[in-house]
Amino acid sequence: MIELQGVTKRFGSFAAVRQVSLHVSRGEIFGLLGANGAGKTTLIRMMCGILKPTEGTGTILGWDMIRDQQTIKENIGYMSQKFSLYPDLTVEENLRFYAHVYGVRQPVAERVESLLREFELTGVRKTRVSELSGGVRQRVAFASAIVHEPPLLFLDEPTSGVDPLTRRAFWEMLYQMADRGTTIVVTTHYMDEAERCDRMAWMNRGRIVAEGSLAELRRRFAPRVGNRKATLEEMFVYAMEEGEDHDGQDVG
Ligand SMILES: Nc1ncnc2c1ncn2[C@@H]1O[C@H](COP(=O)(O)OP(=O)(O)OP(=O)(O)O)[C@@H](O)[C@H]1O
Repeated sequence: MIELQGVTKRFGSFAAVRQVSLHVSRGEIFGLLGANGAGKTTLIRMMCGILKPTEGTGTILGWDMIRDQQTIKENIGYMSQKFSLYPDLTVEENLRFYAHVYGVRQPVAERVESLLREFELTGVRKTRVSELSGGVRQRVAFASAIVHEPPLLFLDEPTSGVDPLTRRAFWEMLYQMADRGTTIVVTTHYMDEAERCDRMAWMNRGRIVAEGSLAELRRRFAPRVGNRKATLEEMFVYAMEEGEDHDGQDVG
């Protein structure tokens, strides 16, 4: 689904993403963790076909990251940090708009109805997005991002500012989608969410400093932290600080 080799993105002389190689398989939920400014959003935007890498190669759903940006954009789902909903349009109008943008094949009205039901939005279908609570708005944004049923979905901090119950429900939805074969890449600052991912990568100053399942990361980092039962947060902080000592070198 995703194969990256040595992907780098520079803005002027500043490298926001440095030499990232990555493999994500079908149906996986893959987490990206890192401090603010680590390069997660920049990496996601390259995988979505929005930004061109400065160096490196990669394929997304089999398409070339550099040559096939437009095709990639049309075939993936992306929910950015600032969900791009139209505040003055109703929930239904937003969904219809995105269905047209993504060229949904099934009749648009039918697809919109099914999303309204699936995301329990029928009660607010005529409400303007600007009048919705954060949790409901997030559901609308998510429904808009998957209106065309993409096989690959990128979520950039999808649950920031959302209450714990809504977050849990959101993750249940992600599991169901992954079970049906959707591949999901998600950035988060919440450790409990990272623990729910099948695998994750930790980023520091543009580099991936560690990657694996929670169990693999624990085998590698718990002894270094000096606690067999080290929490994900303790291990993550350790890896970030070790990275600082070595100026972003791989700590592995
Ligand atoms: N278009 C741009 N031009 C110049 N610098 C940029 C641009 N986009 C991002 N950067 C810089 O690249 C670095 C990585 O930013 P990015 O948004 O990818 O980090 P992030 O890990 O997603 O952070 P956060 O957790 O805060 O969302 C930051 O220092 C940012 O200022």
